[in-house]
Amino acid sequence: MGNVVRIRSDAPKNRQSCMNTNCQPLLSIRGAGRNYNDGAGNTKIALSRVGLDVLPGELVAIIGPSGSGKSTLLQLAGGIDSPTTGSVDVAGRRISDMTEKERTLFRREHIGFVFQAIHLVPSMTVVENIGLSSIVSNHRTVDWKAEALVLLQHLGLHEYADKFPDQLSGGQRQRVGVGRAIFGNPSVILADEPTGSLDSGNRDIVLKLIRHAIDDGQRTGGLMVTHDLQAASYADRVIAISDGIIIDQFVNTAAQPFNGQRGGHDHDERIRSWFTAISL
Ligand SMILES: Nc1ncnc2c1ncn2[C@@H]1O[C@H](COP(=O)(O)OP(=O)(O)OP(=O)(O)O)[C@@H](O)[C@H]1O
Repeated sequence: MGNVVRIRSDAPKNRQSCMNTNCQPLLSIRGAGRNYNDGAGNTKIALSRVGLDVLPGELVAIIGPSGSGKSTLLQLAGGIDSPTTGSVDVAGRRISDMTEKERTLFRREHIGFVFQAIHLVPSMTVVENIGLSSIVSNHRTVDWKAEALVLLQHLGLHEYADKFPDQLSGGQRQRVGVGRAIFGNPSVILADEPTGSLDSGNRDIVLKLIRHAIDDGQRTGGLMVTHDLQAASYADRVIAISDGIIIDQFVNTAAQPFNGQRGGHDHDERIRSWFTAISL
């Protein structure tokens, strides 16, 4: 914790350049709610009337206490689950109206997931794990391996291409997890505690990779759930949720660029107090 988040009221660079060119959000959530039945006949409201947009080139962090609805929001954004009310659009397509099969096919092409529990396929090599979406989809191309190998080079893991996940360290496995999410240039990267199990050095590597994938070409947006202030410092905006609703929002003009230069040492007491509250 410390002086790593710098908040300003003016819009950050990525959002400004996007607004100048009138670009459309890559992720648009409108009035989204999700209720669960708790099994005893009671309705549990996990999320209520949530609205947010993620623009091309923008990384948005979601913070909030345990049980506040962060994972539910990410699942709706990724079409893993459907909202009880409201809508979710990704790359201009209404995924909340799709059938499960349509969503599965759409996800492979447009959405990259990074999980804390990385979920690599143990029986597949590193390069096969990177190109997984291409391997399992009908759009498999002869070039998938060449593309995956280039990505592995960027991840600094080229020499591990033919190894299996259990031959890698935790940090290396998460880099492969990020590579798998980036592979195929998805419209949206969704990350659920991507740095949760990593030491500080590997956290920085993984966050820079995510940031770079979003900055590169400005054709991708990202939504990241995190309890980690270091991770939030890489986001353009930080959204705080509690009891299933958005309660606060911060703009971060010092979002970490890919070259790793920190943007400054000012900070907003509001965001620090949120992290303090969450860590209690
Ligand atoms: N499948 C489910 N059935 C019933 N209730 C659920 C289900 N999934 C989530 N919930 C409830 O919805 C609320 C929000 O859960 P969610 O997992 O989104 O929170 P979270 O903010 O991600 O929590 P954490 O930080 O602990 O992972 C919680 O009260 C949870 O118990």
